[in-house]
Amino acid sequence: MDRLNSITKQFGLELSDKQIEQFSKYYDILVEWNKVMNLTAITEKEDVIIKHFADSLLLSKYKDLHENIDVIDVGTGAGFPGIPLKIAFPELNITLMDSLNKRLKFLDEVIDELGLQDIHTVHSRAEDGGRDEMHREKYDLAVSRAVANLATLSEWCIPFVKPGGYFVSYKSNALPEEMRDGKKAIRILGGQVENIFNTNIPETNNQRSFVFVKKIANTDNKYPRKAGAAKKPIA
Ligand SMILES: C[S@@+](CC[C@H](N)C(=O)[O-])C[C@H]1O[C@@H](n2cnc3c(N)ncnc32)[C@H](O)[C@@H]1O
Repeated sequence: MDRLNSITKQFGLELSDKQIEQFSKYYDILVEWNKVMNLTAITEKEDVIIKHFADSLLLSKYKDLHENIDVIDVGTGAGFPGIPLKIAFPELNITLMDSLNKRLKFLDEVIDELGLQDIHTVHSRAEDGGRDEMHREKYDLAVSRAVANLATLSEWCIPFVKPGGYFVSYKSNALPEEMRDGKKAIRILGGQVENIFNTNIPETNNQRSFVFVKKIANTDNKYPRKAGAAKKPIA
């Protein structure tokens, strides 16, 4: 896992021995559980380091994460980006949300084995979670990677964010087409695109864009729409 440290140093993030050890354990558990459930198609160590761990951590190039803030990772799957962010920035309070319970069982095991504190899993569809008083407008930051297009994701994620907070979407080169519908949805949901940072996933030619949406008003109560209804972008 020293390889991870040499990559993250390129974008200004140095990991301690303890953190490197935690990433190493995470990799071992991921590969072990992946033999019996579908967690990721990427299993080679070098690929996991670059495409899952370093990519998840790349957000720290654009946002200071050394803060005791509430973060929700929507559609976390095998824990990306939420678990790498928690390992590298232990001050964060993280909620990992997914609609598939068996992935959350895997994540509970990772949290336990790595001894992570102030991080927990929630089994919910994002559409339902965003209407629940427990989660609605309770987070300083919502993040999501590889879950849905920007318009749908905005409808799901912006309701989680407190006014003044941010929704950050990890996007790839599909972004220009998504921005058209996305911008409209973001405005209706009380958000505003503040910045788009374009970079490459380290050691690759794959583009990574971070769309920073600032929540400037309360979300209209009719959003997110119920599961099913929200499949079409907001028109
Ligand atoms: C392609 S995976 C991406 C996982 C992870 N974010 C990553 O970058 O590797 C999409 C994940 O989103 C979850 N998901 C899809 N629709 C969802 C919804 N409506 N609410 C919550 N989770 C959802 C799926 O169960 C799956 O774990």
